[in-house]
Amino acid sequence: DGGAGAGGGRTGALSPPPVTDEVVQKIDVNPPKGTRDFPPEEMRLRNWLFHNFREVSRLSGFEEVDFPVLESEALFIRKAGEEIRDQLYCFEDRGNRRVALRPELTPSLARLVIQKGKSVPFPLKWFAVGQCWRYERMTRGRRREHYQWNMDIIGVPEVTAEAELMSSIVTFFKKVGISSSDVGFKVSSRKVLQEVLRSYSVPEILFGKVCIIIDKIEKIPIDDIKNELKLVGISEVAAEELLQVLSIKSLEKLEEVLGGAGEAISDLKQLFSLAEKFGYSDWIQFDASVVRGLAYYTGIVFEGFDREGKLRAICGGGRYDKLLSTFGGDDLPACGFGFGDAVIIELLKEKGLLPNLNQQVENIVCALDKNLQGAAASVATKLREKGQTVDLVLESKPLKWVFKRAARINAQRLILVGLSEWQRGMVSVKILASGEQTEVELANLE
Ligand SMILES: Nc1ccc(Br)nc1
Repeated sequence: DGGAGAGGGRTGALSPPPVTDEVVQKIDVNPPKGTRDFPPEEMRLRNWLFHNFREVSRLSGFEEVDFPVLESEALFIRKAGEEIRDQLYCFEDRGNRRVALRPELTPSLARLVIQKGKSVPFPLKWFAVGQCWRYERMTRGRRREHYQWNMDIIGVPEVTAEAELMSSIVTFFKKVGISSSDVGFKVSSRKVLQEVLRSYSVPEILFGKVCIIIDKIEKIPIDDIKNELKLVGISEVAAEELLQVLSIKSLEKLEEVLGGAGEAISDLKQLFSLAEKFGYSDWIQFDASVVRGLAYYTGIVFEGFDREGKLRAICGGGRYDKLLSTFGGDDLPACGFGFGDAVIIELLKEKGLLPNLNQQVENIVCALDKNLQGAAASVATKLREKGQTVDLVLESKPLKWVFKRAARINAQRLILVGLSEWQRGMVSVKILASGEQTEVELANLE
């Protein structure tokens, strides 16, 4: 129509747009800092890992859910001093909305539960496998994204829910060849902290902040812990008692200190008794120092650790009975865990348990003459319709090249489409492992 088209700006009705020999700046072909590509070999391992996550979740009767990677920033703004907040990958979008790449999945799950309200049958048993993000100064050279497997139970106040979740994780470990001599769970309850703080009349509002400080107990000097506790208003006496209690490693000792009347002890006793019944007692141990680094946990907390102590926590979780109400939803009991895709791979490498995953195809189909490319395509389609995997050679190649490719992709059979055979309604089939070669009628090819 001669108007100012997509080229824009030009005036002459029919003049072609100016040719600009635009020099394309050589782009960096690496993925953004802190992120990973998944080329085929890595993708096969990732798919294997996620398949095991999903299989275990399915075995336990959980339903898969997912949410946007991008969420309102408000979902993650908590004022307890968490690292996850400091490293939030957040920005303002073109609509001037404050948004964030999710650093974890639980708040999104809580949002969806509230959104669904009473339209979903409780208790909910949902799982997700999703990419989570953090914006960390690259000084530490750590990754900015990882995939997390989450399982959550919403609507069950009893510790049977936490016991069920740990049972699923144990099932996963066993499924990939990891035993209780390789990993264990440190288990505690935030009600331990709560009962100590209450005995010193510390306001409940400080609970989340104190937990976040205590979670750093093995990461920063003890004097810094005491100083941070003091800064949020915890007396030195209360801080001393807290740190004493956190060093307890047995339920009997804990009961001596706290007394037997509190919920912390009864929850933990019930959990350890259920673990016995589930059959994973030798996987778990009480450790009062476990508090986890998320402010919203309110009860049982646990983390999976490698017994050699070489790796960071493999997974972690716990009860978060107040999270939904902080989003304006009804108070609903909830518990769940997160299981990252990085440490587990390091552990499997350490234990020599990485699976051997090569590309596998059943057939490679090749036309021996370029005029038979169509015939080869019809053979490929016929096999594929029977559910057979086929790598179809798409251009005229020397046989040496075809054999080399067949070996590289671990093809089981080489199907050669040659003129004389084709004219007789036949193709040549070579079993690559044995070298046995036969002519097969097309009608009988399967
Ligand atoms: N929360 C979070 C997100 C991303 C990575 Br990597 N690690 C932790």
